Amino acid sequence: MRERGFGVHKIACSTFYMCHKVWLLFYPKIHDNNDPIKLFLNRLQSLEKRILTEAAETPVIVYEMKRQVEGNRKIKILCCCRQWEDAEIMVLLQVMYTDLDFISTFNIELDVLQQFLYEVYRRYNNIPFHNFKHCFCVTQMMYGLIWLTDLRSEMDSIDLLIMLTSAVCHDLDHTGYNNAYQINARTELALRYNDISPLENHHCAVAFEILEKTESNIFRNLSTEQFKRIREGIIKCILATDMTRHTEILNKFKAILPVFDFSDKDHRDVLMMIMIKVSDISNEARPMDVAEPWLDCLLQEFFNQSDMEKLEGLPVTPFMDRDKVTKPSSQTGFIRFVLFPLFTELANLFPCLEVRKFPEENLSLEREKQNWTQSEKMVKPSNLKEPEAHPEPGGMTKPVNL
Ligand SMILES: Nc1nc2c(ncn2[C@@H]2O[C@@H]3COP(=O)(O)O[C@H]3[C@H]2O)c(=O)[nH]1
Ligand SMILES: [Zn+2]
Repeated sequence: MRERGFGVHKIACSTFYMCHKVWLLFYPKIHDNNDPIKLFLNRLQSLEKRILTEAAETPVIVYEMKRQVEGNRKIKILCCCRQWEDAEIMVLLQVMYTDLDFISTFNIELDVLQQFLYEVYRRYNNIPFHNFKHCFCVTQMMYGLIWLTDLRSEMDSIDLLIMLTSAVCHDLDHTGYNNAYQINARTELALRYNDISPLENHHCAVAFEILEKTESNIFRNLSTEQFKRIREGIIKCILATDMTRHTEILNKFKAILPVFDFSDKDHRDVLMMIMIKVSDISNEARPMDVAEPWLDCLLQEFFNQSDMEKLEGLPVTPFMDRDKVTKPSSQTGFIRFVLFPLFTELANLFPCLEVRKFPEENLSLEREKQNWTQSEKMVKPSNLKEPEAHPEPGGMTKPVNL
């Protein structure tokens, strides 16, 4: 367990070093005062000022880091460490749409975008993990990756719009009980979708329910052809977040990697699925003080489910059982066999995501490793057996057909 986060952190140091509770923005170093990115940054800075003034009692640390990526292109990371409120999150999501030029490219009216984001916010449930903040984290990771990998130069705006919107919508109306529960408990969702990815099908259907209403249809000014393409793309991306398809999708990606061609639609489709999958499970690629509270939330949701399974006499999902699971046991296999191989393949396509060493971050890695070793001792009750292997997404310890 001591190596928890070690390999991941190496990636996190360079690639996926983003925080869910923070706002990070990657942007190329620019000098043009009219550059939309610079204008956006000014807006962001005023937002930060407002936050600093309005919430003086909230500890806020704003800092900047400069990093070297690909040749001489500098990337700046602006990071404001504090918990964002839901309203601010909606503003930040709006800014992502603006910043990627979706507003102008697709003629999206601001009030329609705001209404869309509000409806999205309303349709995320107040549950420990799969809530609106998780939606934000995933979207923010997607947004960061799009910039970091310079995807705008390789893929067209529609693909990027599909990716960002899929991230926003990917867990809509999640009930906090996974597909296994839905199927075993024969819920309405399992019945409706014949046990086939009931949750993901539902997230998708809710997304298009929101988009059915003219006032929240951000695609309303697009042609029928464009809408068709977007709908197909979003469905593909959201359905790809069902972890039972993990191995299938990762293997597809590995197979095309040596000949990856951005002009091939099938290749782009697989990449889009990989991007949303990476974003979806990226908590552990964030700094420890961010990742750990998310793990607590995830375990809380897992434990709620297994409690319910016990109460209803249903099969208990082992990696969710509070009597069996510890924080380390839930993470070792997940990081080693799910997260790391997936992130590594993405980094194989985008060399700019490769491991880069930063002396100060290596120091913090050491500190984090020590912290984890200590917290590991604290979290594991003395009467608990060694962690068991759980061949499922939440706690797998060996690669299996998910
Ligand atoms: N053990 C573990 N599972 C995770 C972690 N992040 C995501 N997952 C699992 O991966 C799944 C991805 O799809 P879901 O969001 O439905 O549910 C998620 C969790 O079951 C993590 O950090 N640890
Ligand atoms: Zn998710």
